[in-house]
Order: sequence, then C-alpha cells, then structure tokens
Amino acid sequence: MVDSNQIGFGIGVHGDKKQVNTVFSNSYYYLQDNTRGKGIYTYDAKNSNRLPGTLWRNADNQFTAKYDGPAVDAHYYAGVVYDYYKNKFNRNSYDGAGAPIKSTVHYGKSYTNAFWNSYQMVYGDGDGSTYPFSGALDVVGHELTHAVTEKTANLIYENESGALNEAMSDIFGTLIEYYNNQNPDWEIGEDLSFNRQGFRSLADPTKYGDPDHYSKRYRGSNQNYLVHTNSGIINKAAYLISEGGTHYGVTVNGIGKEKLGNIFYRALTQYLTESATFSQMRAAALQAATDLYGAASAEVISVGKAFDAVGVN
Ligand SMILES: CCC(=O)Oc1c(C)cccc1C(=O)O
Ligand SMILES: [Ca+2]
Ligand SMILES: [Zn+2]
Repeated sequence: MVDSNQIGFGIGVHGDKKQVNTVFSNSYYYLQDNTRGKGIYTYDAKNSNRLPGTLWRNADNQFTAKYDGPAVDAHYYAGVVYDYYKNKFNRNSYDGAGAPIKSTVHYGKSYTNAFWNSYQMVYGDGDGSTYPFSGALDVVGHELTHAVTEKTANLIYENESGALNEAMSDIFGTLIEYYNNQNPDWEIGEDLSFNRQGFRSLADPTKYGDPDHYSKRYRGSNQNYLVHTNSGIINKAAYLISEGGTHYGVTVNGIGKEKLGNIFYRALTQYLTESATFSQMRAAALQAATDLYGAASAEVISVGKAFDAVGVN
C-alpha cells in the first residue's frame, strides 16, 4: 500500500478553520505533513507524560472535534514556522537540513507549559484558565526557535546567555506572528488567555513586571525566573530597533521587522557563542547590521541607539 499526501480539514483551538497536510496510509489519515523538509509529525500524549505518544490519526481526514483542536494548531503552526525560516532565511527546518518537526499535544494533566525538549515540542492543555498551549502561533514559534538556537549559537540556558536564548524565542515568535499576519502584536501568549492578556510584552516588558533596562535586571539566583524576565531587556531593544521610540531619553529610529529579523538571525547564526553576554549580543547585532547594511548605515546607528536605550554597552 503506497502512502499518499492528502489535505485534511481542521478546526483549531479557537474554532478557526484551517487545512492540514495529512498522509493516507492503510485506511487511516495521519497528521503527517510530507510537504515540508523531512516532514512535520503531530502526536497525542492522551494526557499521559509519555513522549512522543501516538501519531495522530483518524478515519475521515476531518479534525473538527474539540479534542482535535490542539493537534490541528500544533500541526498547522509548525508549518507556518517552517515556512518563515525557509522563506526568510532559506533555512530548511530548525537544523537547516530538513529535520522532521515533531510535536506532542495533550501532554500531562492540566499542564500549563510548553517546551522544546531537544527532540520535539511538547504542549500542555492549560488548566482551564488558559487555552491549550499550541493555540498561539507566537508560542509555537517561540518553542521551535529554541530548536533553531540549539542548533546554532546553542546559548546556555542560564544567566545572560539564557535570557538571550529566551529573547530570541520571543522575538522570532513575534516576527512569525507578523509573518502570518493574523492579529499580530508585540505581546507573547495573548492567544492563550481568555482575556487576551499575554504573559510577556516586548513593547513594554514592565507591563508584566519584566525589566526594560539593564540597571533593572533581576540579580537573584532563580534561573527559571531570570531567563524569562531579563529577556525583557533584549526584547525591548529589539522592539525599539524595529518600531523606534524614545526610551529613558534615548531616541531610536525604527528600521522595521524585516531588517530586525535579518540582523538578529545573522547574529544568532554567525556571531553569538553559547556563553554570550548582553554586551556580546550588542556587538554581534552591530556586526551583523554592518555586514548587511554598511558601517555607517542608518541600521547600524539604530542598533547602537537601541542597546544604549536599554543600558547595554
Ligand atoms: C512563550 C512560550 C513560553 O514561554 O513557554 C514556556 C512556558 C509557558 C513555561 C516554561 C518555559 C517556557 C519556554 O518555552 O521558555
Ligand atoms: Ca503575540
Ligand atoms: Zn522559552
């Protein structure tokens, strides 16, 4: 029996209709997308902690039940993230060599987390105060960008390199949301909450208690808190590079999302090392902007001003 590529019909977490790439094999339709790299595969943990679980399948190629929603979004949004990296930077999957992208949904019981475990993405259902975690494209983009980071700079997930790791995921999760262009914004995770409040803001990190200047960085020893809060300093610099603004008296001329993406992707893949500090991020972004736009370019000036504005020298 030869497998055949099909197009299924899905309804996402938010009741939004979308087509999903599936494979028909031995009388079942699988959430397997053979049109991107070596494939995108979506699994069901059935509320256990076993990974990856079972490859999602059904008999009619219709993925419209409430229980199907998290799988539809994980599968579809992984395809959007694949397309962003391929179309913008000619990067074929997170490893550049077409690595299969695997996601598991319905992980755990009322599990309010999402993570990349070095092999795959894992999404919880949320605890009733949030939607299932694959229901937000910026979150899916955030998780898959952890995979890109791991295959490139491999930023150590602690201290300043860990906050850079987190910022890269928030920044590219946001740029991917703008690429998809459905209610894009500079907040993270707004599609997970019933009141559309995100859990981090790049435009104003202080909105959720995160620092927007190096002098306000968290200096404690709680690493999980540290990497997810001091990322606000770099997130704010990225926001200023793209959108511009005056921050603590420093005025930055915005150069737009495309150029922000080009500069930060080049910094991530060409210049950052695993133990990079915020100061080394500034240098890497300046070097990347110089490579791309020239030493005395407006882009280089904006990058320097943005890091000045958040107190990173
Ligand atoms: C934007 C996605 C995000 O931050 O996911 C995490 C959650 C919800 C808990 C713990 C870690 C992460 C992560 O991927 O950094
Ligand atoms: Ca968002
Ligand atoms: Zn993260």
